[in-house]
Formats: sequence, structure tokens, C-alpha cells
Amino acid sequence: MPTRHLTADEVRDAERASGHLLTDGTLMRRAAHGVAQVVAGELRSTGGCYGRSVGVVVGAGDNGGDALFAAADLARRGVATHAVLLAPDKAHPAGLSAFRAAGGRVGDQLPDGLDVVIDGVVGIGGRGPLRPAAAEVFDALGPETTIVAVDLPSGVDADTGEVHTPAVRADITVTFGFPRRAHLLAAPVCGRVVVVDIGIGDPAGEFDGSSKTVSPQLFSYSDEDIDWPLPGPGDDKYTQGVVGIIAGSHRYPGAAILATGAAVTATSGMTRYVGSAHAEVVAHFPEVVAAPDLADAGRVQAWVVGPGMGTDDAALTTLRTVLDTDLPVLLDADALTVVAEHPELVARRAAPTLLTPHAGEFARLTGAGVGADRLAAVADLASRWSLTVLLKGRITLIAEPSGRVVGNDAGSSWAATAGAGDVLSGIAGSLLAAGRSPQEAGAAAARVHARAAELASCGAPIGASALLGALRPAIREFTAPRGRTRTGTPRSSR
Ligand SMILES: NC(=O)C1=CN([C@@H]2O[C@H](COP(=O)(O)OP(=O)(O)OC[C@H]3O[C@@H](n4cnc5c(N)ncnc54)[C@H](O)[C@@H]3O)[C@@H](O)[C@H]2O)[C@@H](O)CC1
Ligand SMILES: [K+]
Repeated sequence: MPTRHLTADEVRDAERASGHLLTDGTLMRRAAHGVAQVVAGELRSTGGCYGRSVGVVVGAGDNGGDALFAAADLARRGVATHAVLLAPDKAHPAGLSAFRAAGGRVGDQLPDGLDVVIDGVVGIGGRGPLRPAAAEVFDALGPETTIVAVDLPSGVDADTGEVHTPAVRADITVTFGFPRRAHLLAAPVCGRVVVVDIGIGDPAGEFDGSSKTVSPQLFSYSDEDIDWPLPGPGDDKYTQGVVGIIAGSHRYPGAAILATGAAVTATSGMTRYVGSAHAEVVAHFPEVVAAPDLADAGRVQAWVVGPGMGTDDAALTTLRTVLDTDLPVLLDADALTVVAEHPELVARRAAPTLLTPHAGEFARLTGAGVGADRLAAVADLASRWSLTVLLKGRITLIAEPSGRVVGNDAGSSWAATAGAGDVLSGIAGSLLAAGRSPQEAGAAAARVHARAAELASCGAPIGASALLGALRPAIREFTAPRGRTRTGTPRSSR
């Protein structure tokens, strides 16, 4: 089931709704215990708790309270604990008393060589960057120290995920009840995210697109949420969806080969190619049915248009023809440049439409940069243009006009290489042809693409050909154990 990522206001609503659990401090005790458990687990995995040393950096709010109570808990397990109070007059009084009572020491700076430092500077109440006094404490830490952030790494905006400069880079982030938006949008600085149950409920419940719920709504998928199309006993090459790729050229065949190769690999449906690189494509993938002109293309269930196709009048004509159909269409690269000049091409489209811009193409489409709030930017474009937008990046965001956004953390940045976008468009296009919605197609393609990059890389740089080569083993990870429901219905048909 997809995970919803809450805003800071939603978290506060959920906490308030828990009534006395909030006011009598139960929630904070539970949160602190969760932090202490995670830190203790970290210490145990490297030799045990007793005699180890932990520091806490304590801000002016309840985030600091969590950290102080957690440190008190650890002190009772035999851990030497040291605190730096950034605002001594405002440090959480009960937390500070508990910390001192457990034997914790307060000083102006942390000793060297600590095993773990707990970031309790700010959580969902934080605004802007880490302030200089706090930054100095974190900058002094050596590489041997594990940083555990309470709720959020301080200096990261809870709602937009903007990573201010400076901000804490955590190895582990411990949060409470529900993940916040920043845990996905700023995943690279959160490290491993642990969600501790403190007994609060989701204030908005299931997203139903009603005006009661905040918009946009951000979700992340696990591997189990990916429903990859598999051929059933009654399928043939046509029933699984035929995708048509319009990309590249005789002079620049690379995009054509990568996008078409990805489509061939992604599903068992048929792949057609249209364009002047037809001979090169067939030389690489003899199973592709290729034609130089759109008029001779044959029937498809979805089109991918754009990578390396050029932006001339011929491209505009092709694009107009394809967008005039009632078929699902994915637009990438040069097609996005053309659409930026001619937004009327997609304005009245009712059929499923998926735009897959990177940040530069997004700026071309909107006339403004993505900015610090990528989620708001992509959701706004999807809503204004009434289509689905997949904004590429380390965290890929796929926004529907309804305000539902799915985010995918690639987990690494090895896919930031020329031609990787062509591969993504081929994968997503074949999923569109298989009947997936633009958001489902985009989310599944982004996840498998990221996995392929990791498999291909194993820690070394890769090119798009290597990425394409790793696509099949990556897909296997999503299909092998979960092909059918217990009644035998193919999941893809549900
Ligand atoms: N409300 C609750 O019952 C619970 C709250 N919890 C914790 O409480 C946190 C929220 O507490 P608060 O609302 O007190 O807010 P925070 O503790 O996140 O921060 C607010 C304080 O930090 C200051 N501040 C803001 N930006 C700053 C910056 N960049 N540098 C330094 N100081 C800055 C503010 O002036 C304010 O004093 C959560 O993140 C979570 O850790 C948990 O204990 C769970 C239960
Ligand atoms: K924090």
C-alpha cells in the first residue's frame, strides 16, 4: 500500500487529535523512547551500549525535548551522555531535568570521538538553515560519529524538503507516526528513515480528492506497490499493448535505439518505431516493426514522442498528428520543447498524456524554474494543464491533475547520464500501452529505472547502454514472486 507523506500541519493535527496523550506528555515520552531504541540498536550493532558515548544537540522546542528524554533513557542504559544547549533558557524543562537526573552532562561543546550524536535542534517547527552555533557543533564531528536526527535533519524544510545551507546530514532519521514530506523530498540527507509508532492516527485518512484534504498529496511506493504487466495464458503480441516510438534520427540514432530497446525490454507487447533511424533500430532490435513515416506506422495503443526527434516543422506536424489521436501519449525531450512553444497542442487533450521533463525542460514549459518547492511546482503544472507530469531527478515526482503526487527516490544518482531519459521514456511508454495510467506507468518506470541503474553501476559510473542492459534483471525483481493473485487473476487486469 502506498505511504502518504504528511505536512507539518497535518502532523500537528494528528497530535492534537490524540488529546491527553499530547497534553500529558505521553507522545513525547513515546517519541523519545523510539529515538533511544534506534540509537541503542545502533550501539548494539557495533559492540553494545554500556560505556559508549552519545551527544545531544538541543534546540528551543519540543524536538530538543525528544532528544533530552532519549538521552536520559540511554544514560540509564549505561551510555555516557553529553548535551549542548543552543538556547539554555528555552531548553525543554522536563526533558532537561530528566537528562540531568539520569547523569547527563551539559557543556558548551561536545567531546571528541562520540559514537552517536542526536540532532534535536529543530523538527517540524524549524525555519530556514541551521544557525551558526549549531552548524559549528556538527562540523566538528568526525566521520566515526553516527548522526541520528530527531524527526527531521535540522535545516531541512518539513514540507518542501528544501535543504538549506547549512543543514544536518543525518545517517538515520527517527520520526513519529507518519513520514513527513521531507523524508521523501530530501531523502538523501535523511539517511535511513525509521517511523516509530506513537499511537496517533492519520488526520486525513485515505486520499479521496475532496476539498477537506490538503493538496497536493504526496505518496511513495514500495516494491510491492509496483504492478508490472505480465503476459497471461490468453495473451498474444497485440493484447499486451503495442507501443510506438518516435525518436532519434538517421544522423542521431542513439535516442531511437535506447528508447526502443527499453520498450522492447519492458513488456512482452509489440514495439513499433517511426523515424529516419529505422534501419539502425532494426539492426539493434530485429523484433521492432519499423517504418520511416507515421502514415505507415500501423496501430499502436500508446505513443512515445520526442527523444532526439528535433524541433523543426516536421516534428511539429508529427506531434500534432499524434496528439490529435485519442491514444495515450508520452512526451519527452524535443517534444517538450515544441509543446512549450505550442501549449495548445495538449490544451484540449482528453486522452491520457504524460510529460516527462527534467528541470530544464520544466522551466521551458512553465517559463519559470522549478524552485525550492518541487512538489508544488509539478502539482501546479499538472493541475493547470490537466495532464500528468513526471519531473525527473534523484527524487522523481509524478503528479496527476487531481493533486495526487507519487515520489520515487532513486537511491543513487548513477542514472544522471546522457540517454537515461530515453530509456525511461521507452519503459513508461510500454506500460502506457499495457493500459497503465500515466501516473502508474511513470511511477513503475521510475522505480525500475532506478533499480537498473544500481544493478548496472555497483559503485562505478555507467552509460545509458549499461542501464538498458540491466533493465531485464531489474524488472525481474518486481515480477518474480508476485505474478498472480490467489484466485489466479493476473494482477495487471485488476
Ligand atoms: N507536539 C507533540 O506532542 C510532539 C512533538 N514532537 C516533537 O516536537 C517537534 C516539534 O516541536 P516544536 O513545535 O516545539 O518545534 P521545534 O522543536 O521543531 O522547533 C521550534 C523552535 O525552534 C526555533 N527555531 C526555528 N527554526 C530554527 C532554526 N533554523 N534554528 C534554530 N532554532 C529554530 C523556534 O524559534 C522554536 O523555538 C517535532 O518535530 C517532534 O520532534 C514529538 O515529541 C512527538 C509529540
Ligand atoms: K532534528
